[in-house]
Amino acid sequence: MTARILDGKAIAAALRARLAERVAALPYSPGLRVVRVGEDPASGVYVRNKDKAAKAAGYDSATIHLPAETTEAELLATIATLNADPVVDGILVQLPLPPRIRTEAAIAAVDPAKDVDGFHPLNAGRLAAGQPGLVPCTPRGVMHILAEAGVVLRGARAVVLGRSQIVGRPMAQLLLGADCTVTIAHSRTRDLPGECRRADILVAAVGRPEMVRADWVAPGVVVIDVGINRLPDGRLVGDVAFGEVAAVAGAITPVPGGVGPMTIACLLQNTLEAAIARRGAA
Ligand SMILES: Nc1nc2c(c(=O)[nH]1)N[C@@H](CN(C=O)c1ccc(C(=O)N[C@@H](CCC(=O)O)C(=O)O)cc1)CN2
Repeated sequence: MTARILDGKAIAAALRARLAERVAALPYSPGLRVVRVGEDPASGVYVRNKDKAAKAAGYDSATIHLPAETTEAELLATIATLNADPVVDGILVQLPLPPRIRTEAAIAAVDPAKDVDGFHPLNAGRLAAGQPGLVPCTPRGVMHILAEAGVVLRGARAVVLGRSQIVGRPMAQLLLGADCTVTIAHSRTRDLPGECRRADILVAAVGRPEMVRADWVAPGVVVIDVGINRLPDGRLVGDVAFGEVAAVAGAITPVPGGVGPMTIACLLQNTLEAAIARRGAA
């Protein structure tokens, strides 16, 4: 068997085009502000790509780039200014932050109504309680790929590999909300390959290059690879050994070109929804 390739890049482009049409119909441009602290090079790429995608879709987008020496108090003051700015609908603090700054303090400082990352405890709690709120972009993007691919979720056995606040936990909540039977597997799980083999849908989000091998998956499984790992030779690989797993799976997302582009498209979707909730659509 050779798996169907789920083209996240194309799905993201189609979503961005639909969002651009909705933005064009608004009497204002949804405002997005991305805060970057320090010089992490990968963050530089992601922040530039977000700004470019947002501007191309008609958003009022800007990046606030703070020096690496910025203190936590200075970052929180910047966030407070953005919280109070009426033209700002969405605020995103790019991660990782320099170690001196507590990530949870920065996340908690964002107004939950402008929290387009969906990381604020209020939005995380809403998701866990099955209530509407802003949902983290990467898991939202995964759900969009699954929907576009026509994957039946009701009753499916979903295994989420990884338990991070950003991806693993919200991913599990979304799959549960779509009536999957969900297992969260992680570094302390006794038999990781065995748990993964039980999956109809496997979402890998562990940050370990090519950890999921062909003998970890059942024939026909839908594999979603959230990992983005840069190897010493410069190659970008996911958490899944793509070639060998694609020979067994029914469908699989590639890296690059799978979940990554959906993260940015869903950021635009969250920003539009946050803007409409604050300012209305007419
Ligand atoms: N505040 C946040 N910080 C981070 C998030 C997040 O959702 N919110 N996620 C990641 C980084 N990220 C967005 O911020 C991101 C990562 C990768 C991609 C992407 O499109 N990747 C491409 C490959 C790009 C490359 O060549 O490096 C792909 O997979 O095709 C988009 C967004 C951590 N921080």
